[in-house]
Order: sequence, then structure tokens, then C-alpha cells
Amino acid sequence: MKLELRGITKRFGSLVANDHIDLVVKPGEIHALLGENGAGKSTLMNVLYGLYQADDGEILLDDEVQHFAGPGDAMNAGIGMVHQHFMLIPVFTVAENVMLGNEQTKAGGRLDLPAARARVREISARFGFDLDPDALVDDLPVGVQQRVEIIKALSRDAKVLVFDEPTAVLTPQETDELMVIMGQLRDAGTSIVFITHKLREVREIADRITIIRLGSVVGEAAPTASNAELASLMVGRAVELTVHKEVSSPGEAALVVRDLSVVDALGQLVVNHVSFEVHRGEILAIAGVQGNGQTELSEAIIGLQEKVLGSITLDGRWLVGMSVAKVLDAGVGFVPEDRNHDGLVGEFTIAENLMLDRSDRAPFVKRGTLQLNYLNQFADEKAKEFDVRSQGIQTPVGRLSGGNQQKVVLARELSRDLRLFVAAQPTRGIDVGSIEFVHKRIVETRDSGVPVIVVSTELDEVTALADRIAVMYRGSIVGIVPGNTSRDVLGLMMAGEVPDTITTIDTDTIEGALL
Ligand SMILES: Nc1ncnc2c1ncn2[C@@H]1O[C@H](COP(=O)(O)OP(=O)(O)OP(=O)(O)O)[C@@H](O)[C@H]1O
Repeated sequence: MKLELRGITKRFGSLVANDHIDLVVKPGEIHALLGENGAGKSTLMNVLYGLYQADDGEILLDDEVQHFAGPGDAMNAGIGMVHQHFMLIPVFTVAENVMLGNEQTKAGGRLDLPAARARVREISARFGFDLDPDALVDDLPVGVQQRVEIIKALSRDAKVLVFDEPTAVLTPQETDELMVIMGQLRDAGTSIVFITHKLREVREIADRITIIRLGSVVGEAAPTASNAELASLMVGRAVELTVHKEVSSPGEAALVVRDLSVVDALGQLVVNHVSFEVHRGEILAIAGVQGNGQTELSEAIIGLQEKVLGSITLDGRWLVGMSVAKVLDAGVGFVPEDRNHDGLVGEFTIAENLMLDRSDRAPFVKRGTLQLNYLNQFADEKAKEFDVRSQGIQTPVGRLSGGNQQKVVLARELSRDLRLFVAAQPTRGIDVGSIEFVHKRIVETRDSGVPVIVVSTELDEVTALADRIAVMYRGSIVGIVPGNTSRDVLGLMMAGEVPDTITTIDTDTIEGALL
């Protein structure tokens, strides 16, 4: 089905999020939408999906003008959306989720679960998915949950599929698999809109690329365009794709972790007797396939895990058993993996979020009174420094684009006096121009003598930043290797193998985490 957007305009108050956007997606085409954080990509897709009403412009499917009062209308017309934060019900089975909102009833009004199961099997077979219709969604890995979303859309005969940053939450292997699935969908005639910040993915799979900046289409590019060309079209300036950093000169060990184990709520040993240290002025990256204990390890350091055995000391101070507030007070900056859950309060303004953990003390509060002038000035400065794009610091954070929300967390955590900085997936959802900035700030933090831990599933990010890399597999550290260890070796270690020799690469030749 051919999708055409003509002159779509969407305003939020005085902000023009979409300014007369034209876009044509042909049947059987993967059309990538590229643009900086806040450029207006998600807004455009929400208009297409009937979640927002455009102030101006038309949506056409196979040259017929459509009127969508809500997502139901969009779905009925053949539009499907694969969300980044899945809209599935975790305690329901795959078949129940696929059926949800599209209930088929048998005679007598009973839900036709067998029909839903059969539909799941049929679509799974078409794409070679190995998916049990009776599996509970909660038990499935993220990549498989995403397939359930795809099946759900296809079971409603979606002819146009929108993928909004689908790979941000996937492991590299799941990403590769998704690329294959998208290729299959295209070959079967589905029109695909693909939003991503990863230029590598765009070049690999897209047939055409449209670039949006500040709400307007600024150009089209072919997938043969270089990373530098795509990046500069997006950002409007040349972007440095390489992280320049001097060889580290680490000081003494500041964070010392000894024989640390973490038991999760289900009683499983998710971190298994790990020991390591991080020196002042050093970046230790913790690499691994998502779900091998990295998250729990970083949470244990910050005080977010309850059942922790072993020892963690920072500058000789015992951290195990301390509350999160106390750990933060001890000078630990923390960027959580899930910013919406752990990092931000959506209804609070940008300014309020920037002082979230310091809202009871000077300089923000003096003699029980909020120092509003100070807060506003501080927030203005930070928003400018971190390029948080919004309608002002009084905007509720929930209204910001995903990447801009991430920048608010980074701005807050990097603006404290730090003794340790722990960043989990620091550049998730962030555009190339901002990744350049965030990586620079992380290296600067290291160079100011702070020990830094970066937890990342992106190997490019790991090799771009790390002085040393600890690879985790099934809760254990397989090994700690130099920052310039080759991808092949890291890949083996991520599968739990200990390589005989460690091969390294020339870090001057890597193009950061931007690709
Ligand atoms: N519900 C809303 N109310 C007010 N402003 C909004 C709302 N939704 C989005 N915006 C604003 O519209 C602009 C476009 O945001 P949008 O989410 O479309 O960007 P994006 O290109 O998807 O960015 P990202 O890459 O960070 O996800 C931003 O300035 C954002 O703050």
C-alpha cells in the first residue's frame, strides 16, 4: 500500500513540531526517517497513527484521503505501529495479546482463542519465528516481545508498518534478526517507516531516507550516503564521528568491588561473585548481551538492589546496604537504564527534574525556601549546555522527545561533584550530534579524575569509551580486557568463552558509537 503524507503540520502551542511535511512511502519500501532529537519524527508518526490530529495536511493511502479520529481508524485502514515501549500485557499469553483489541468471537459471544493461536502460528511460520502462542509475554526476551507486536499488527492486515526506534532496546543479535524480518516484510509488499538514530542500520536496510530537522523535511538521501553525510544532514553541521581521548592515566583504585553477588526477587543469582576495581581517571566499560547481570551490578552499586552479598567500597567507604539517597550523597552520579522509570518524573518540569535529588538543600533550598531564581538560572544553563530542546525549562519532562529526556538525566547527573559516575546505556535514544557531546563529557569526567563505569550493550560505544572492558556472561565476569580489544574477541567473551589470545585494534580507526 502506498502511503502519502501531504503538508502535515502539527503544533503544540507555539511550537511547530511538524511544519508542512511531505513524505511518500511506496509499497514494498523501507523508508528511514532520520532526524535529531526533537526533530518531529514521533509526532509525525503519531499523526499517522491517529493519536494526534494534524492542524493541517492530509494522509493518503493508495491515493485516497483518510480521516483518522484515533488509532482504531488507522489500524482499520491498514496502519500498524511497533512501539519501542511495547503495548503488550505481560501477564497475558502471546495469543491473548494478539487477540486483544481485535477480539474474534465464536457463536455465543465467547472469545475465539484457538483462532488467535492459529493466527499466531500461521504468521510465525511465514517469517520463521519460533513462537509459542501460549507463552506468557512476561517470560519472553525483549526481541521476541517485539515479534509479538509485529504479529499483532500483521494479524490485523497492516500494510504500512511503523517502527519507532525498534532497535534501541535490542541486543546486537536481536537487531540483526529484526533487520532480516524487516527485509522479509518488505519483500512481502509491506511499506515500512523506520525511525532510528543508528546510521549503520539505515545504510543496511533502508531503500530511501528522508531527513527531518526542526519539524521540516530538509532532504532525501540514498543508503549509499556516508555516515558523515547523513550525520551532517541531520544535525546541520559536520559531526565528529570519532571520540578523541588521550590514553588514560589512572590513579589509585577508588571503587573496589569484592566477591559481589546479587540475588533477584525470584531468588536467582543474577550477579555471581564478581570482583573488580575502577581507578580514578579511568573508564571501565561493562559489556555483555543484555540480561547477563550488568543491570543488577550497576544497581547494586547505587543501592537499588536489596539482596547483595560481598563488598563495595568507594574511597574506602562501605556502600553495601546504604540507601540510594545516601549513595548519591556520597558523590555517585547515576544514569539509569530506564530513564522513565528510575530517572525522571514526567509531570515535573525540566527545572524540577534537574534538582530532583537535591531538592532539600542549598543552593536550591535555603532556610526552607526554594531559591527559584537560582533554580531557573541553573536549569537554563544546563538546558543550553546539554542542548535540551524544549519550549523552556518549565516544560514538563514528559512532553519532551525521548532523546531530550535522556539529556535531562545526563545534565543532572553530570552537574554534581562526583566521586564516581555510573552510566547505563548513556546514549540510548540520543542522536548522533548529541552522542558526540555526551561521549566528550564522559571522557572529560574521566580526565577530571573521576572513576567511570559505562554499562553498554553497544560494542561501538564500549570500544569508543573504555580504558578497560569487563565482559559479563550469566552473572559472572568472563574477563577484564584492554579498551581496544577487538570486536571478535569481545563477541566470544560475550558468549561466555575465554579467548586464548586477546587481539586489539587501533582505536584511531573506530568511528565511535555513531554508526
Ligand atoms: N504532547 C506534546 N506536548 C507538547 N510538546 C510536544 C508533545 N509531544 C512532542 N512535543 C514536542 O514536539 C517536538 C518533536 O518531538 P518528537 O517526539 O516528535 O521528536 P523526535 O524527532 O521523535 O525526537 P527523538 O529522536 O528524541 O525521539 C519536541 O520539541 C517535543 O518536545
